[in-house]
Parts: sequence; structure tokens; C-alpha cells
Amino acid sequence: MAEVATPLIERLVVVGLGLIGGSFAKGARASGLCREVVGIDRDPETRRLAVELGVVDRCVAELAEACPGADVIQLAVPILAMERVLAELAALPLQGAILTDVGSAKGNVVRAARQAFAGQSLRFVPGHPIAGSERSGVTAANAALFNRHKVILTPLEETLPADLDKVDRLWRAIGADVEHMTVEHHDQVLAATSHLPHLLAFNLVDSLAKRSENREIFHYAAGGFRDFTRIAGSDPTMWHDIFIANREAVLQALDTYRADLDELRGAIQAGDGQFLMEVLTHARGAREYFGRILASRTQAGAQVAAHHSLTEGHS
Ligand SMILES: NC(=O)c1ccc[n+]([C@@H]2O[C@H](COP(=O)([O-])OP(=O)(O)OC[C@H]3O[C@@H](n4cnc5c(N)ncnc54)[C@H](O)[C@@H]3O)[C@@H](O)[C@H]2O)c1
Ligand SMILES: O=C(O)C(=O)C[C@]1(C(=O)O)C=C[C@@H](O)C=C1
Repeated sequence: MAEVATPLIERLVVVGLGLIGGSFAKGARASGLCREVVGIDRDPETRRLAVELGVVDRCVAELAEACPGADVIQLAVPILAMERVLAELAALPLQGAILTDVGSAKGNVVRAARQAFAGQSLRFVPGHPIAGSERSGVTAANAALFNRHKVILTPLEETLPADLDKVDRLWRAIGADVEHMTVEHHDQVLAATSHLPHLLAFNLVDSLAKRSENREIFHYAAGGFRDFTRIAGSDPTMWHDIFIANREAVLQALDTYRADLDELRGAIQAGDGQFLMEVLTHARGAREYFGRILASRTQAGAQVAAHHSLTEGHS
């Protein structure tokens, strides 16, 4: 049997049981660190499946039914839905519950939380797991999703160290590597490493697909295009919310990229082979470096999985 940890918290509530909230709830439940994991989702079928698939102990429709008396409440709804959920939470007797979230952009959620809780104490530990996929919904929930993946917590001036520590420990208990940074730094870094690549993939696939003369590319496309379409297959609602919520940092990253793209275009036009080779070689080197980081994470993840199966086998 798996080792049973002493519960760190009595009741964890996860609002929004899709890919991310469902995976967190399932992992937290398996970790044994919570006496009870309660889900909230507005979709009845998700609520039914969440219990059937063992994602949560129980699932309800209303915040008022599960949040008063909870120790930790995690918001895992689309970013632009967080404002309404936060406003509803602020009207409930939360009795000192710690709020946390998983939104892909942080500044907007933090502003919404401060606005909703103006004049009240706000115990908020903003967070963002750098893991996911193009899939969504509770059926994609996977307890091992965050294993060996980074989770960024962006504590605020008013965040209590004990609250930060509790949320940090929950993520570590489900295998994540936790790092802390400021909200502003997070939004700039993620605009470049996650939001811009998704914007480009959506844009490229749309641009090619909407021109009827290009329809035939789908017949002749292979791996390179397929990789772009995988990203462009991500959830439109989620990405709509991210581009709007992190607008300023996304525009900044896009402008820098456009300047580089124009430079590359100029080099091709001028037949500047040396510049072209420099860009391509540099990009290839970056990919090789990133590949080594990915390989070491995969290896570390496999070691953790092997360790778990050994300890389970011996107890
Ligand atoms: N998908 C990823 O790769 C990824 C990675 C990291 C962070 N995130 C962030 O996680 C959050 C959730 O993304 P996801 O991919 O899990 O989405 P998802 O679509 O899989 O799940 C969202 C869930 O929230 C529910 N929901 C929506 N509004 C609600 C409301 N007002 N009250 C209760 N439930 C509500 C939906 O029914 C759905 O079950 C987003 O903020 C996103 O930015 C996503
Ligand atoms: O794994 C993927 O396919 C993802 O797109 C995950 C990914 C990303 O890496 O950009 C997407 C959005 C999140 O906020 C965090 C992670």
C-alpha cells in the first residue's frame, strides 16, 4: 500500500474541475495530505464524472455549500471567470481560508482579487503550474500531470509566509518543483515562453487554413506543420482569456518577435546567407539545450515513479 501522509489540511476545495483543477484535486487526494477534497463545477456532467473518476471525494455546484470552513480554496476556472468567482467568495464567511489559483497570467487575477476583497483580509497565494496540454475537461485529469514540472507561486506583499508554505507543500506533495517570483516577472516571462508561441501557432494555422487555395497544404503537410496544429488545437476560451488578461506583456513580446521576423525576412530578400545560417544555427543550439533539460526531467520523473512502485511493492 502507498505510504499515507498525515493530513496537512482538513478540507481542500477546487473550483473548476477541468484539466488543471481536476489533475490537482486528484493528485492532492492521492497524496493523503488532505482529509477531504471537494470539487465545485458549474457543469453537472463534470460534477458527476469528477466523483465517478475519483478526482474528488464529493462535488457540489455552489461555492456557498463547500467554501465556508475550507482550509484552502483553489480557483481553476478560465482566467476571465475568476473575477466573478472571487466576487462571490468575498461575500461568503470564509473564516480565514487560504485562496490560491492556477491562472496562466497573474496580474489580472491579482487585481481582481484585491478589488473583490477590498476592505477585507485577503489570504491569497497566486500560482501557475507550467504543465498542461491541448486537452481540457475533467476526463483529461491526471494525478501525475505536475510530476517534475515547475509551479510558479507569485506571493504578494500581504501573503502570509505560513500560507505560502502550505500551498508550496501541497504542490510539492504531488511532485511539482516549486519556484517563487513576482507577479510582473511571471507575466513577462510567460508572455515570451508560452503565450507568444501559442499566439503564433493559432495565427499560422488560421492564416493558412482560411485561404482556400491553401487547403491542399493539409494533404501534403507532415511533422513540422502537425506540431504547429497540435498547439493550435488548444482551448480557444482559455487562450482568449490569456491574451486579453496578459495583453501588455503579450504585445511587448510580439513586438520584439516582429522585429526579429522582419530582420529575417530582410536577410532572405537580400540573400544574406550568413545571417540566415547564424539564426538557424543559434535556434538549433537552443533546441538542443532545451532537449537536454527535458531529457533530465523525464529521467528524474522515471526515477520518482520507479521509487514509488518499489515502496508500494514493499509495504
Ligand atoms: N490547460 C493548460 O495547459 C493550463 C496550464 C496551466 C494553467 N492553466 C490555467 O488553468 C485554468 C483552467 O484551465 P483548464 O485547462 O483546466 O480548463 P478546463 O476547460 O479543462 O476546465 C475549466 C473548468 O472550469 C469549469 N468552470 C468554468 N467556469 C466556472 C465557474 N464560474 N464556476 C465553476 N466552474 C467553472 C468548467 O466547467 C470546467 O470544468 C485556467 O485559468 C488556465 O489559464 C491551464
Ligand atoms: O503542454 C502544453 O501543451 C502547454 O501548452 C502547456 C502550457 C505551456 O507550456 O505553454 C500552456 C499554458 C499554461 O499556462 C502552462 C503550460
